[in-house]
Amino acid sequence: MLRIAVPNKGSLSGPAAEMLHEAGYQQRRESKELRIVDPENEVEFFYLRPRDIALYVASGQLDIGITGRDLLIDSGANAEEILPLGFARSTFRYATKPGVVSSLEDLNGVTIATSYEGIVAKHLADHGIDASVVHLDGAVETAIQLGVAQVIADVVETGTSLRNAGLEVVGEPIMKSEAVVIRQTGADGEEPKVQQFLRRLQGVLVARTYVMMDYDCRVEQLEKAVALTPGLESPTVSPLHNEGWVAVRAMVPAKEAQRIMDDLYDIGARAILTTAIHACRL
Ligand SMILES: Nc1ncnc2c1ncn2[C@@H]1O[C@H](COP(=O)(O)OP(=O)(O)OP(=O)(O)O)[C@@H](O)[C@H]1O
Ligand SMILES: O=P(O)(O)OC[C@H]1O[C@H](OP(=O)(O)OP(=O)(O)O)[C@H](O)[C@@H]1O
Ligand SMILES: [Mg+2]
Repeated sequence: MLRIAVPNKGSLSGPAAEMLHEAGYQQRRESKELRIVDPENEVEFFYLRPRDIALYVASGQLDIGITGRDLLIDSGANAEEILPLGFARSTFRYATKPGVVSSLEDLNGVTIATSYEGIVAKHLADHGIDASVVHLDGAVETAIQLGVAQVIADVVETGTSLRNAGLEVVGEPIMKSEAVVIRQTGADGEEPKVQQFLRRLQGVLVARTYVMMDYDCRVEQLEKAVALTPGLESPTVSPLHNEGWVAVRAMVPAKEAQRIMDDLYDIGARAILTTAIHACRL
């Protein structure tokens, strides 16, 4: 049975459960459940604190985990990222009151509050900066107002939390994060159960980012049309009963679908349809 760690709380938990559900796995019915077994898929899910997941996976007790890239790196655990999942996207940045710090060098001698000491300590060491780091569990933005630190290093998504606290970012992002699938560093990558799990999640990612496009076009326009919709391998082209016309079917990125439909129409394609992809194995 494949043993998988899933975030039980916070920003990662809802979208992770949703993705697993879309991939056909049974998920817990209520948020107090700490472990469920999905016998049909031979998978056991453990609902753990996101921050602890890398440690469990590194220990080898669990085969796979879903966590944030920032949490994985911060933990320093012996685990590695094997598949980015595209949700819980964020940056990790320094921030302070306007006018206090203008460049990284100005961080010398200041106190920096953060929940991600591992990332911050390494970043400071890599840049030869000598600053003190104070660990806080959360709501780090308030540390400056309350005098615990002059600078914070925290997760930034929309920037609303920083603005509300009257803070502005310093320098470039320390890192970019998103939810990722992790496993113990160097674990057997060919393990069929692991491969099947990854294929299912990849299928969800593809279903979320692509749509299926169908249209009819004249044979003379086919090469131009196919250049607009190359598909993943190559589009399917079938003859139509009306001579001189073909039907074309290809996957296209959902974000570009409307533009592609306009361009196809302009070169004479007609009956252009898009349909959602429900699930997929590439
Ligand atoms: N506002 C946000 N937008 C996107 N991702 C976020 C946001 N806040 C946290 N994350 C991501 O969620 C993960 C942290 O999860 P964690 O559960 O520890 O914190 P949280 O989501 O802030 O929850 P809480 O603070 O309520 O416990 C990290 O990977 C982080 O990058
Ligand atoms: O840039 P934004 O869109 O405002 O998002 C970033 C904020 O979201 C998270 O906070 P959360 O609400 O989880 O509280 P926490 O600080 O206690 O973790 C994170 O720690 C930031 O504070
Ligand atoms: Mg938080």
